[in-house]
Amino acid sequence: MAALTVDIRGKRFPAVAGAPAKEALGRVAFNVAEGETVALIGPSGCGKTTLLNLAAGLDGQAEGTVCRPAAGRLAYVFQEPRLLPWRTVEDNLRLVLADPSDPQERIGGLLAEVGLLQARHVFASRLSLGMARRVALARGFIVEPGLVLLDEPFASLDAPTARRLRLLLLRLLALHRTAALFVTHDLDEAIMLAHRLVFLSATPGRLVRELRIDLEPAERHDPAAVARKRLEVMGLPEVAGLLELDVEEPGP
Ligand SMILES: Nc1ncnc2c1ncn2[C@@H]1O[C@H](COP(=O)(O)OP(=O)(O)OP(=O)(O)O)[C@@H](O)[C@H]1O
Repeated sequence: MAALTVDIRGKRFPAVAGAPAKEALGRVAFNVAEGETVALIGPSGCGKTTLLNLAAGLDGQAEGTVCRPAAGRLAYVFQEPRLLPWRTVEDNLRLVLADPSDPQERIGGLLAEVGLLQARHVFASRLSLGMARRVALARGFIVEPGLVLLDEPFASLDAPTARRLRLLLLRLLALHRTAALFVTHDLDEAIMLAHRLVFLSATPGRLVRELRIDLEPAERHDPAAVARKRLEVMGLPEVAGLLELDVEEPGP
């Protein structure tokens, strides 16, 4: 069974307190195979976060279905790290474990994987954004998820930090054999990380194109190979149009 099967026919937010109803999504159907990484790309406001929330089950109100294996665990890495600032790095990880007495080594092992072993006793309020994002990734992976959802996990970082974190995510996904669905505005990032790209139209987002990215692992680490692939992708007519459309249409 796939790690995630999405078959949405539409998603509408009803009118609330004078705000008009909003058609957030049209027809979007795709799946994420076990161990596969899929990037969701589309203009601002097209419904990417709405779709992740449906995939996570945080929102169950849509026409259509979202299926995940019943026994599979899920992790959601939000745009903001959402750590408890008054807890240490280690405690922020321990909080999401079903059994908080899980061995110290498990937490230590993951902190080592994300390069934060030395910072395990530091309060989250003292971390840089890059470090906080590392903790957020570690907190996602510590539950050994079958699927991790990530909503622009590297936004607002300087370029070298963002690159280091992308490489870290590649490593974590391979090491833990986890499937992933992530939202990004950055085509290079999508090509570097994903096996498949799913492009959504402007609002209300509907699937316009799926594209397999057939790069070898070594090529994903090579910015020149990624840039060549980007040019190829941008040459596709439906995609070129979408990438220019990064502005939400005004409401009625
Ligand atoms: N709870 C809500 N109630 C009403 N409308 C909403 C709600 N949440 C989102 N929307 C609207 O639905 C549309 C899709 O929002 P969403 O945040 O999913 O887009 P997005 O593609 O993730 O945007 P961005 O790329 O800018 O983060 C937007 O017009 C947004 O204003």
